[in-house]
Amino acid sequence: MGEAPAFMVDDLHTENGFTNGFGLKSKGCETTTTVGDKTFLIGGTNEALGVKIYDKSTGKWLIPTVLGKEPKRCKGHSAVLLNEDRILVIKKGSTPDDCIWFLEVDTQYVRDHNKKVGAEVVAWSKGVIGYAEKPIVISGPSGVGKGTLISKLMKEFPSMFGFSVSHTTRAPRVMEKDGVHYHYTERSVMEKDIKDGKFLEFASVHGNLYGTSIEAVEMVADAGKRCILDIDVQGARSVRASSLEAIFIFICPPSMQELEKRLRARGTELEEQILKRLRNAKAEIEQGTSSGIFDHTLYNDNLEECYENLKKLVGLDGTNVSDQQTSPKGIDLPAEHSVSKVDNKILINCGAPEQEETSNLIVMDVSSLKEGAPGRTRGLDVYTFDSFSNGLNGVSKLS
Ligand SMILES: Nc1nc2c(ncn2[C@@H]2O[C@H](COP(=O)(O)OP(=O)(O)O)[C@@H](O)[C@H]2O)c(=O)[nH]1
Ligand SMILES: Nc1ncnc2c1ncn2[C@@H]1O[C@H](COP(=O)(O)OP(=O)(O)O)[C@@H](O)[C@H]1O
Repeated sequence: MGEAPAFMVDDLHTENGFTNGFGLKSKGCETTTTVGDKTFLIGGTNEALGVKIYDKSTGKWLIPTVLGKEPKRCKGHSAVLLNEDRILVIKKGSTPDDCIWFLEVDTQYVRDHNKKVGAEVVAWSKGVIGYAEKPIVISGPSGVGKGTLISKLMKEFPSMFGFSVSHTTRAPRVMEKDGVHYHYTERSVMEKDIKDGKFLEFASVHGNLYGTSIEAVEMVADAGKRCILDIDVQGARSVRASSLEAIFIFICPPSMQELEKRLRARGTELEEQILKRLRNAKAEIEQGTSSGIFDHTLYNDNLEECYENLKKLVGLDGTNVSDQQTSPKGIDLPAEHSVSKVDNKILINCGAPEQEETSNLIVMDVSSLKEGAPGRTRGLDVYTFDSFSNGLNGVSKLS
């Protein structure tokens, strides 16, 4: 993009004389952003920010299918179009971890869902400063030791790792707790949530439905922890195809006999289920070791050795490794601020309107955005101006 002049994006009014479509007069809490033939109206009076689209080619309003968790309504917001495919929404009067959102209007994710749904689709994604450590996807046949290895890692590094608690339609085992090992759910409820776009991936495994909700992964990242997913090969393939960048590790048993021994010794399944899991194990191992989905394969023969190798793969090779949590950063914005854009920088002026423009300025660099819907949009870089005289080079990082 060239040297576009800074322009104010606040106080945009609905264009072409059309009503705001939300059935109420605009109270300055709504913005319009035009992308090609379409104008996106963001605002409304519901609990969450609403979206309506005016299509100039047909002269009609339409209500899109909205994917992702919507931002809560706020005192007002600014909207800035980025890359012609998403609208940056900066909320006024909200908490530091809740003020930056993106409404995706023409990203790959939205285009894919447009095709699937056969209707206009938009998707919300919350903005996050910096990058999260890559999640770790662990797959392998039932009984190979995935749970055992993950428990060891979480026990040794409780502040560093968090487990993505999946949803499943299978019944809980004796020692399993709802919300800890799985969210145990009805098939009809889970199917509806899948339809509503709440799942990053899902699969039918050993006759039950299993799935990773977007919320499950983001809750771990929001707590400043690295997410671990224990999912089957089909799920790993879906995550590979998603916008989530992860490390994929496949765990192999030393032999089928040993796998059977472990499954039987665990004593959590009836004979019929054990046989089903052993039958499925062959196909899983074949796919896991030949499909190109996985970055690494670990053989879980000796547990301690396998655990040490796992630690190496995730960057914990024994020296100077401490159990640290990275606290997620937010932006503390005053309720009143104005927003403008210069190239890939969003300038948020937090001073009173009569103050010098750069006296209290937050600069948000949006040139390195990553991921996005259905999860968070990462890679925001945020700086403050210390003083007017500092100029753009005199910025200091917000942290
Ligand atoms: N695709 C997918 N697979 C999952 C998910 N959660 C668990 N699984 C897989 O489902 C399979 C069965 O899990 P489970 O019933 O707990 O049995 P276990 O593997 O024998 O402990 C395993 O391969 C898990 O990795 C999920 O959210 N998505
Ligand atoms: N390397 C190993 N050697 C022997 N037994 C193991 C090993 N790893 C795990 N186990 C045991 O095998 C059983 C299955 O392990 P588990 O972690 O539940 O597997 P998964 O989660 O892959 O289904 C458990 O009883 C566990 O204690």
